[in-house]
Amino acid sequence: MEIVEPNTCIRGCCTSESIPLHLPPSSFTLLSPIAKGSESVVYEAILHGRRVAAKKPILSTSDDLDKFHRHLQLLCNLDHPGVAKLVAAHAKPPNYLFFFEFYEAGNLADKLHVEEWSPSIGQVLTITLHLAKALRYLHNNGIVHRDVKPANVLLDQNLSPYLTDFGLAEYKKDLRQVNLHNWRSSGKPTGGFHKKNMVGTLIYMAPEILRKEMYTEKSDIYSFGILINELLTGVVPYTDLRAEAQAHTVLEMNYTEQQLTAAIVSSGLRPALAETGLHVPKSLLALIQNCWGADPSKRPSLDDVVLELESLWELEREKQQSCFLETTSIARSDKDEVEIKHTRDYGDNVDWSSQGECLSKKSSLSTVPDLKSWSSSTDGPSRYVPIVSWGSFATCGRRESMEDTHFLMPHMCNEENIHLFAIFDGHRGAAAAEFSAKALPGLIQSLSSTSAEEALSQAFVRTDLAFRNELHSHRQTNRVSQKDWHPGCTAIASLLVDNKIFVANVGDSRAILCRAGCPFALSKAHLATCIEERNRVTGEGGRIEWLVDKWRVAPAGLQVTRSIGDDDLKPAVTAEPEISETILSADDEFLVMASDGLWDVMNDEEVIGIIRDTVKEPSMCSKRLATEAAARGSGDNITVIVVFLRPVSTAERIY
Ligand SMILES: Nc1ncnc2c1ncn2[C@@H]1O[C@H](COP(=O)(O)OP(=O)(O)OP(=O)(O)O)[C@@H](O)[C@H]1O
Ligand SMILES: [Mn+2]
Ligand SMILES: [Mn+2]
Repeated sequence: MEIVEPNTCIRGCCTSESIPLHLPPSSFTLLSPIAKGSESVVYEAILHGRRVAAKKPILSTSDDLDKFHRHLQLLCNLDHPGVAKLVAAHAKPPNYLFFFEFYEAGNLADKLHVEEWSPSIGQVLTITLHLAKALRYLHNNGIVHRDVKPANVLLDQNLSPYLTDFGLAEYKKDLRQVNLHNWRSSGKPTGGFHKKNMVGTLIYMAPEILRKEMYTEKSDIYSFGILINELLTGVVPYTDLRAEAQAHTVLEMNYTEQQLTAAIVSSGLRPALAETGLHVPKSLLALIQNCWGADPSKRPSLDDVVLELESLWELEREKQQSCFLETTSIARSDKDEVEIKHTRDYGDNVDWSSQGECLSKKSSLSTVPDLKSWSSSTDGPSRYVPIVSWGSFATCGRRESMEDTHFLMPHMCNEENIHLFAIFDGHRGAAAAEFSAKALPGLIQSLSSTSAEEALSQAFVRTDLAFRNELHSHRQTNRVSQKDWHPGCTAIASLLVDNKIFVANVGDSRAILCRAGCPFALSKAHLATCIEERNRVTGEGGRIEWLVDKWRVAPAGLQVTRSIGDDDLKPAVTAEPEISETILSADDEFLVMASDGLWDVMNDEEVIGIIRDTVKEPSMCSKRLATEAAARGSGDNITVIVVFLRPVSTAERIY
């Protein structure tokens, strides 16, 4: 949208670089009103041919005008995916208007109580997590919202939520004693159901506010707790006839506002808590109760709320996936076979690590490894040779079991300038990952007579073959009792030979370089969401279907399209790696390899930024990345390998 300079309001107190603050009258048309409050009317409107919502405040006093300008200043400073977007404003007389992005599905209160929508637990978690992040953003920027309630949450077509109505929001530093009277008059209810309901926004107010004490961010948390519960129950707070005697009376005896206030403040009355059913996790109810606790200092912070909601959301997603996987494996199992009840219960008595180790030893004995041939092929007398230091960190994170494995083989076969590092991320059990981490090193050594690239490729394919053969023979001898069990793993291996790095990959682990301060991808993930991989799989006779929430390889529901193991999906889910070859120079600072548990919650720039901020020691960097990923809510196992490619001075190591 065109911005006419100077882009300020009439007083010059509001400015913005991206939001136009005054508009030619011909650029917009107000259509019909959507909602009328005591302080503003919201219209559907057209602005430069685009559908928007226009909020027109009713300004009768100079106080109202001051308030408009403060409101606009605040809105100009907001930019978050969970906050309703201000697209323009008109801040000159006679028309004072806010123009917002139009959110088709209306507000959450109408959705719940007029349309009688009852969201699934997954939807409740998605919506509350988005809102919690938006609120956290406000609090981190020193803003309290002060009117958190479903009527101030807008929904788009996909039912993603946006926090709106900053009419009462304030910078914490500007907050003085809150006057209940102001509250009441400005926090007017919206929507038909509210008008019938005498308590209005009072029902979202924390006891300390009803007691006319100081508003803090913890008062927003209280309202947020009430909102989560309302989403779960579908009931306007305190109107539930099934609720306990006290709340019962609220409705039947026609409690006055004072009486309800007194009950909330002195007897700790709260809305009837959602019931623990099959679907509502107990910890979500505990979170609600912590949020609406009487003592503000004991309520969680939004960081805590976000963490809790993220882990609940992740658990729910896993539940849906394993439900799906269970049903498919049950459906496919023969009648006389035992059904898989728990996906982790594999009936597997094999030590896959030692099996892999045996293979490794056998293959490395079959030839005398001579890795020099790799070296000579990368020649050039004055070539650059990186000076490496390495470290790793692995954690099972929130998962019950660890299915990632990895190895570090610096100075492989005593070759000064040859190093091998690899990560394997198991699925449907850890068997394939445990086997591969032990088998791969010996296999690669045994292939030293071919090129480095060929050796990597062959080693992946042979590890896969050997694993599937082992599994097959154990099935014959009943050491693996579950016939319908098809474990697999992703694999990524980085082979440094003098000034070159070869990265071989199957699956969704990734490796990046930090090159001249910027990320440089050394591998690409093989996922069914990627069109080339989808085409390759179907071209090789595999099936790709939209299952649960994304493209997956059917019937197992695998997200990765290449792997070691997964014998039910071979040959389409191939073990043939994609290999990149990169010449290193003094620009290359470090290499980061990690399983998807890291990349799910962090992008390449963030990874580099974190290493830059961490003591320059590879295992500390690895640990820092993994713990940061866990803190950001990664629900997966996390393995990180960091290899520095330049000597790090003592000073850098410390600072
Ligand atoms: N951007 C938008 N897109 C679609 N509908 C909107 C939008 N903004 C507001 N509305 C509708 O108008 C209603 C009132 O908006 P808002 O809460 O911003 O105004 P208000 O006058 O401050 O209301 P209140 O009486 O709650 O204080 C919302 O609940 C919603 O139904
Ligand atoms: Mn509102
Ligand atoms: Mn309002």
